Amino acid sequence: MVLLVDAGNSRLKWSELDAAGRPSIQQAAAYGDRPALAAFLDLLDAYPNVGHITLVHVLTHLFAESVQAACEQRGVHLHSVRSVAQAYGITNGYQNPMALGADRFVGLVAAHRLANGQASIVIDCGTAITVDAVERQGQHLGGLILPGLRLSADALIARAQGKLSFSLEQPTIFADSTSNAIGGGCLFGLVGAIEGICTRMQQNMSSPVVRVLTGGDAEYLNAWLPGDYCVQPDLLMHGLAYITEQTLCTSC
Ligand SMILES: Nc1ncnc2c1ncn2[C@@H]1O[C@H](COP(=O)(O)OP(=O)(O)O)[C@@H](O)[C@H]1O
Ligand SMILES: CC(C)(COP(=O)(O)O)[C@@H](O)C(=O)NCCC(=O)O
Ligand SMILES: [K+]
Repeated sequence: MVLLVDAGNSRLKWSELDAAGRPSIQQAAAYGDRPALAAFLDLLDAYPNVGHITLVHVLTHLFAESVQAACEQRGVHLHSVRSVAQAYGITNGYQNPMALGADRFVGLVAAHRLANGQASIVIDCGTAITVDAVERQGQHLGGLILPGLRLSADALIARAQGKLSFSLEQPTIFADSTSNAIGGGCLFGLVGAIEGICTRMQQNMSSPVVRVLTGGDAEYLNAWLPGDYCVQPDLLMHGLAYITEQTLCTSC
């Protein structure tokens, strides 16, 4: 059995791959105060029948080495996806292609396929928000990195001397409490940033784009985004499924 796994900075996400090569409904576990590795080891324990894992992660070499060792110990074949100059229909736009976050690369692969011949902008709303543009032929033009929704509010609170908190429930631009003012400020600030960046990117691209929204905050942010977005919280699972299909040996 094959597992697709995405280890971000806040949460582990995974899907099983079915016999037809489709990912099951994505599941997620927040790390909280635990190391990401603990969440990964729990996942291995929960799937004793797994034979192959296609992994994308943005974590440390230590995480990668520990994951490799744990998989070897259990006889699990591991494919850890890296950003490269060109693969799976995407030409990486970074000066140093390997420096592009592997999650961004997998997002580009999936969004390009989803856009089906159109140009796309992929917006991944996780710990960070990343916005990346891909032309019709799969040329990645580059992209931007912003602090994500929860991180923005957490960072403000961590730097403030007073005991502040934030709320993202019932946001309003006319907030009448500190927690609503911080939550709404971060929310509406990011909504404006995403809209503005997409508009600027579109103005500098040669054909109309499909805007693809993914990540843990995709559905929440989409409710406040005025533009037309294709919301795919499990976009990376589709990228990992395609990469698995392209690389997996039949014996696994
Ligand atoms: N228990 C949780 N812990 C952290 N973030 C959570 C949790 N539940 C929902 N989220 C939301 O999910 C976002 C992280 O999304 P995700 O795409 O999983 O990030 P990453 O890929 O960086 O781990 C956070 O900004 C937060 O708003
Ligand atoms: C930008 C990121 C921190 C986003 O991580 P995430 O929010 O998905 O946890 C990650 O893609 C990363 O570490 N990238 C390497 C730097 C870069 O892409 O330029
Ligand atoms: K991510």
